[in-house]
Amino acid sequence: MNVTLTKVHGSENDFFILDQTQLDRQLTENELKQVTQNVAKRSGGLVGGADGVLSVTQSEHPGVAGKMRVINADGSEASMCGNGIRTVARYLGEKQQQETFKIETMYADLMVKHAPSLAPGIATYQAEISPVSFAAADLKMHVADLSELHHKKIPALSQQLYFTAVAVPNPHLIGFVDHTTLLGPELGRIASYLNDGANPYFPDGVNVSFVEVLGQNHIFVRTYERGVGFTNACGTGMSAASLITVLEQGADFESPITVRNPGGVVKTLVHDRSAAQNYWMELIGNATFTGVVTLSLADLLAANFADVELQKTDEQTAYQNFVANL
Ligand SMILES: N[C@@H](CCC[C@H](N)C(=O)O)C(=O)O
Repeated sequence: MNVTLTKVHGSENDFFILDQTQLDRQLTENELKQVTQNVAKRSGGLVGGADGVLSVTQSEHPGVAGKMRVINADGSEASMCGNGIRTVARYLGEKQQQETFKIETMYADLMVKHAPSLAPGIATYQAEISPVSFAAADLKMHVADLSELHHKKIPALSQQLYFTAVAVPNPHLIGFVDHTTLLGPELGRIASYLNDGANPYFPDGVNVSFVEVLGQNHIFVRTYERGVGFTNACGTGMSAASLITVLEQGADFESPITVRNPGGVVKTLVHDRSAAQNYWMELIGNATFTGVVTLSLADLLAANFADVELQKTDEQTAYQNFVANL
C-alpha cells in the first residue's frame, strides 16, 4: 500500500505529517521511531529531511478532530510542538472542513483555529499553548534542589547568564541576552551539554532559547531543540519566551507580541486565566505545505527513498516573499 506524507513548516521548522488514518494498520512504536529517524536525516533522509514527524491518528476524545504525536528527528517523543500543531490544524481543518476545533496532544486537547493571513498567500493558524508549569517535577529539572527556576544563574552552565525554566508542557530553559550573545556560540555550547549526553540538571534534556528584546512586545528567539539541535524556530519555545518576557521584561498580557526567529516571524498572546497565575498562550503563524511525497509503506519502512520526489506546491515562494518583506 502507498503512504502520502505532507511536507510542512511553521517558520521553517519543518516536519512530515504522517496521517496514519490512511494506513491499514498503525505503525508500531518502534517503526514510528525508526521511520522518523530515517526520513528526518538531512543527508540521505526523505527529500532533504526534517526536524521531525507529526503523527496524526484518530482521537478517542469526543468532539476532538484528531490526535497529534510529535517525534523529534532523533526518535524521541515530545509532549507538544507549537509550529507543528498549526500545520496539523490546517491539515485536519481542510480535511474535515472545520475552522475552529480541538486537537489531542500528549497532555491536553488544545484549541486551534484558522486565523486571518499574516500576509497574502500565507495560510495562518492559531493554537493554544498549555498547560504551563514552573514546577521542577514537570520540567524533570534538578538544579540545586530548587522547586522552580526564575531568573537564576546556573554556574555550571554560565557565569554570566540568568535562566528561567518553564514547561508548556514540553520543557524550556530561557535566557535573555544581548545581540552578540544571541548569535554567538554560547547557545550551542550550553544546549548541546544539556541535550547531547548525560547531565545532572535536565537528565531528559531541555529546549534552550536565547531571547533578545527588540522593543515593547517585540523579541527575537533563537532555539536549540532537544532531540533535534538548532532549528529555524520553535513554537513552544517562542510561546515560553513570550510568557517570560511578560513576567520579567514588562511586555503586556493580552496584547500581541511579535516574535522574530531565524525562519520568519510569529505573533503570540499571553493570557492569565485568573489571578492564580494560571498562564496560557496562543501562537499565531504560518502553516505552510511545501509538497507531498508518496511512496510504498514497504519503502518507507525500509528507508528506500532513492526514487522519491517532492511534489511541490507553490506555497514556499509566497513564504519566501513574505520573509523577504519583513
Ligand atoms: N519545534 C517544536 C518543539 C518540538 C519538540 C521539542 N524538540 C521537544 O523535545 O520538546 C515547537 O515548535 O514547539
